[in-house]
Amino acid sequence: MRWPIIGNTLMIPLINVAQFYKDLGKKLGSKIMYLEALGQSILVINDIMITQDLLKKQSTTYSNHPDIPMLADVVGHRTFFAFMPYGNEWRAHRRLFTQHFSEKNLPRIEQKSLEFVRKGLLANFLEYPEDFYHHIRNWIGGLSTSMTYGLPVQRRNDPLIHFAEHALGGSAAAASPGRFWVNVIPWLKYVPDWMPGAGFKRLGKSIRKELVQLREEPLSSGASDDSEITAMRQYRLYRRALRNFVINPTLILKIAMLNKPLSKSLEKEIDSVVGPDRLPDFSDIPHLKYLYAAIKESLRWNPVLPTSVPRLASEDDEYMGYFIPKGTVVMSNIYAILHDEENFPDPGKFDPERFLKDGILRDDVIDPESVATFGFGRRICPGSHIALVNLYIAAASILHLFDLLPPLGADGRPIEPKAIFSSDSGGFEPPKFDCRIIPRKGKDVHALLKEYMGTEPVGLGRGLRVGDDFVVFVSTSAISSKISYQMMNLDSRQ
Ligand code: HEM
Repeated sequence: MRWPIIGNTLMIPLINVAQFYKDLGKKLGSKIMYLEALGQSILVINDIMITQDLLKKQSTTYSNHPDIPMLADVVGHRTFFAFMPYGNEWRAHRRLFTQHFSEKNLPRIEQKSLEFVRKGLLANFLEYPEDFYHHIRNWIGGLSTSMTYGLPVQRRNDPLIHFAEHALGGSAAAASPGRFWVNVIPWLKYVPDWMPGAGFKRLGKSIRKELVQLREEPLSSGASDDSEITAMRQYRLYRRALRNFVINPTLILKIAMLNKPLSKSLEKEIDSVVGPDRLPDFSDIPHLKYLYAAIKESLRWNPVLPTSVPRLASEDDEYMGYFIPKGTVVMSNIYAILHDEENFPDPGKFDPERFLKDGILRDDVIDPESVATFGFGRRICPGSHIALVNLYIAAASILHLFDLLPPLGADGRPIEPKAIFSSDSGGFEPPKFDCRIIPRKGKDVHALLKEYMGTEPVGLGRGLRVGDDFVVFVSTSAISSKISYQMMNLDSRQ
């Protein structure tokens, strides 16, 4: 038996695909959908149980990824960890990665995070609040550079971080759905470079050059010559400023600005735990239950990878009596799962209270941190604890020291922000917004940050040495291929 093939797949939009599939599932009264587009079978899952049945319980069949021709063949970049085929090379990467990211390294990672949050983020928020977007990027990019290569970074406008953003932006574009015809018609990769219309091939070459430079340059500019770095090179793991990772702090700023009562509750909790005379540290985090709930809700409300990374069925399979052919692209709709009314009533509402009962975290609600936001089965995100550590300490520190307010219009009145989010290349993010960041009244923010102000680079001294706790930030921003085969946006394709 086969699932019914639905609709004209070419009508599927380029952006907000997760929402589209959620709505389509509702219309069809089904949480699993089977589509065919240009000969490609696609299975879309909007349900947590079905996703776990397939991606977790049958992970041998569903741990592979489909190829993205623009990235894999034209750019020639087959070493993105998150896109690698399931096999020995992926296993070696994953083993190396988890070895260095293991929980036992958390104390050192926390120490590094604290340094970067205080010197690289809070000090900049105080001195140059209008550049807050840039500070978030420099903080995350700087942290990953320092942790991976042991290199110090400039507090603001670090050139390597700018370059990393540019180079990785290129690869994210290569993987983005519908940007390139070759992702729709794979044989176009054989078109010679000189042919009219083969601009995508020349672009691919320049992206590859930048990616190689990005990988090698920090190593030639004074990174620790630890032998394990050489091992990392051989395994071709890349450090990068994770675009997805940046989105979450941005989201938190926006939420805090949108929701005054929420930020007041968070501030009250932080004040009662931390008091006015010091900065929050990691020992405070377990006492900040409301902050826990708010971060869980931000990971649920707008999961940054709404349709995760697509998988590929490596064998013929059968589920609930239906046939799933080998080669089917399987898409787990994380957004639909975390917006399932059966588990999260009124899912569009940002409501941290859904995770709390009498001030205590509930254990009878699906926890986005451990169940869906970071993926499923053998390819679940191996960096989730690093992401969470940084989210908690950054959010606690910002809310402790600053008020986040809407910008003022020409008439001097606040322009109330809107809760608009979109996902074009796979990540859910708020469009650029303005925000006034001012020191909180009743706190001597200058005194609290005094020892962290300055111009010297951040991350001086020994980096996190490989063998102890070496952190590699690997691309996840290019995880946006989804079902590029079926997406037709003629205007924006090259
Ligand atoms: C809020 C931040 C983050 C989110 C929401 C996120 C989410 C995800 C998701 C959904 C996947 C795909 C999982 C699947 O296929 O089931 C993934 C994969 C991955 N993530 Fe993350 N991630 C985040 C931060 C990080 C960080 C900080 C690191 C590195 C330290 C990282 C490293 C990776 C890697 C290496 C993979 C590929 C794993 C594989 O294919 O085996 N991520 N992430």
